Amino acid sequence: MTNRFQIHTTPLEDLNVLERKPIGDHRGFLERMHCNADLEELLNGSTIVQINRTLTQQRGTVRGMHFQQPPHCEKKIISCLRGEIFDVAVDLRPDSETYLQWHGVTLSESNHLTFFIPEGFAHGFQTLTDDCELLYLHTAFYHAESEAGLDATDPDLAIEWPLEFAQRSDRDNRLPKLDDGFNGIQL
Ligand SMILES: Cc1cn([C@H]2C[C@H](O)[C@@H](COP(=O)(O)OP(=O)(O)O[C@H]3O[C@@H](C)C(=O)[C@@H](O)[C@H]3O)O2)c(=O)[nH]c1=O
Repeated sequence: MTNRFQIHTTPLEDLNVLERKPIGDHRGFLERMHCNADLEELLNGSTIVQINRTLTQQRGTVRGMHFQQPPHCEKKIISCLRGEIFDVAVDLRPDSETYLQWHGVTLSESNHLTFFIPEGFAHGFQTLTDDCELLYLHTAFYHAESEAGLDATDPDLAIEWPLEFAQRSDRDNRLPKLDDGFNGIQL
């Protein structure tokens, strides 16, 4: 099978950026958004069980940093279908050499990049344009009681957000900081 994804590693172990390879012609293009065969190694036995789409209307809005607690940890495969975002993952695995480090990547409607975030990471993003639409592929079902997060403005995380914050959810405004007794995610 033709591999329609180039896999780029990042400075954080197990965190990858996928470059989708569109096939273009005079009508436009076709590109694969997901393939269990092409991504078999990264999926490492997981399969996609839920797909979410979000719209974020205002530029500068931040969602995150979110994750699901064990045993509901998940891989997330994130693409931006409209607009442009700064997408961030934080390594929360205490045994990792890159524990508490973050990595950001710009995803846009035109750069054909997808963020592949494994279990044990928090995820969040800031919109760089109005009206951003994201497509999320998840390897675990949404489990409200397992939802957790960290404050995106935590100085100990020191994420360099590109813009002033425009909006956050009430829940995200109340998320704890590392200093509030966070011990990492034990997978
Ligand atoms: C994530 C999710 C939320 N919901 C509900 C809960 C709530 O009523 C409403 C909106 O949810 P939230 O406010 O949590 O949406 P949001 O803040 O956009 O949450 C998302 O943030 C980004 C950064 C992620 O990484 C995602 O996995 C997810 O956590 O949708 C579901 O029904 N199913 C789901 O899979």
